[in-house]
Amino acid sequence: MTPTLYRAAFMHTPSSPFTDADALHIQQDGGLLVNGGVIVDTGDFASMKTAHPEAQVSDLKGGVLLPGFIDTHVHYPQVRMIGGLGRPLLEWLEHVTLPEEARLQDHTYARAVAKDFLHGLRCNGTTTALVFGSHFKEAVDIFFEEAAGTGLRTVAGQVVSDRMLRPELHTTPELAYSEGKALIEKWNGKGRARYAVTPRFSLSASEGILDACAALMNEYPDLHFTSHINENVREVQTVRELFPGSLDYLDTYDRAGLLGRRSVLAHSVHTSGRELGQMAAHSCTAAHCPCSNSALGSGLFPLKKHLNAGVHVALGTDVGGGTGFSMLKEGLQAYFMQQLLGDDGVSLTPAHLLYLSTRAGAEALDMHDHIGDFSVGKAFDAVWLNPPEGSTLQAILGHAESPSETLAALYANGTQADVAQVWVGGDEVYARAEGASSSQLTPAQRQSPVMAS
Ligand SMILES: O=c1[nH]c(=O)c2nc[nH]c2[nH]1
Ligand SMILES: [Zn+2]
Repeated sequence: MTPTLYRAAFMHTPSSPFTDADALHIQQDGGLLVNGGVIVDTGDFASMKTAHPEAQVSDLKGGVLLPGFIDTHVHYPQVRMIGGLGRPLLEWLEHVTLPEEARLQDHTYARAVAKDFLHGLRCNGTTTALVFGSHFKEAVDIFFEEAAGTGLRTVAGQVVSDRMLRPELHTTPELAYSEGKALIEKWNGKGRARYAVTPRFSLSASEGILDACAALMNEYPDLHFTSHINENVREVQTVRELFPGSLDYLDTYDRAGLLGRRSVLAHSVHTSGRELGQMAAHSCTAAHCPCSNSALGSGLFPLKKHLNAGVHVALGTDVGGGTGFSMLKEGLQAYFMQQLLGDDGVSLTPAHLLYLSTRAGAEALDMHDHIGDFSVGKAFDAVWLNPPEGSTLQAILGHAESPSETLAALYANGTQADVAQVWVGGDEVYARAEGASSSQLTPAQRQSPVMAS
């Protein structure tokens, strides 16, 4: 197979900027040699071209290439109700979300929603997602089928609950186990699909349901686990009342034996010191969803407390509590919220935002040996951000004086319109309909994408 040499300005974070001051790696005129979907060599373009004269060059000059975004918390059934503003979590669930989730009982509807959802991910440059599925087994099956057709990497599962939602969304521990087992047997490890055991949240899950989830996790040790935690003060209070024998919210999952290296807990806004200590001890991840936390008025995520406790943090859009699929917007909102926290916040640099939306997600999913950055040996999962000709972002990038400014501008201004092309494992999974991209300019017309020269 002839390898492809992608010529691009690229940036990535092979390590964490929270612990490594030199985490941001930059190539202004770089070359990424990809063979069989895997990055086999990297460097500056000129030396890569000399070393690999046989490679076919794909010229991505005119934008910035980043590792594909990794969304660690996003709900498939909620794509069509993004924007239900004005209600706190429990009211929003009752009046906006759960009625829509009930509609996925209809298979035709579920398939159309799955298509909308997957399109939303890939046209925003998200290449891997930890997806909250549907309460209906068939709708989850349909989701995995559609996801396989797109080439995206998905970790997803059937959502299970047995109280306090709507009757049609409730199951039993026996069914939760048997339906989950069937889906796991069919989809876990098939192509780019992985399975996540997914009780909705302890508020809607009895101990029996949590035990059924644990039975699946014990039977299939490579599974992922995801749920919600400590998002909203009323929710936290209700969980306390429902589980009088548990120390706190985290303990409801911990007692069931659900926590481990592949556990991702969404929100974690009102988490106690004890809980943070236990999350770190279990190597869990907190999926921070800043747009959702803002839209639902859930609170300001205590990032500093998580980092000080040693809890790994990644980013999630939480569509449809969140306001869209863009991980650029999510990164910017994370930055805003830390700014608003003043001395209690963490001053996030553009490198932090890139890490949180790429490599941190790969670590959360225990896939960092395979995806999350552009190191040799990683899959070529990438998003090419190339602002349309005449756009404000193009003007800003043309005058950026450092790569860090370029990256900041991408997070501050970038949208779906700037996503030109997306690959997963070397396969193109999205290409913008062209007509406006600066890639159409002659080489002489192009400006340096990373810094104005
Ligand atoms: O943001 C959220 N979205 C949901 O769908 C949900 N369900 C329980 N808790 C939740 N939080
Ligand atoms: Zn959620």
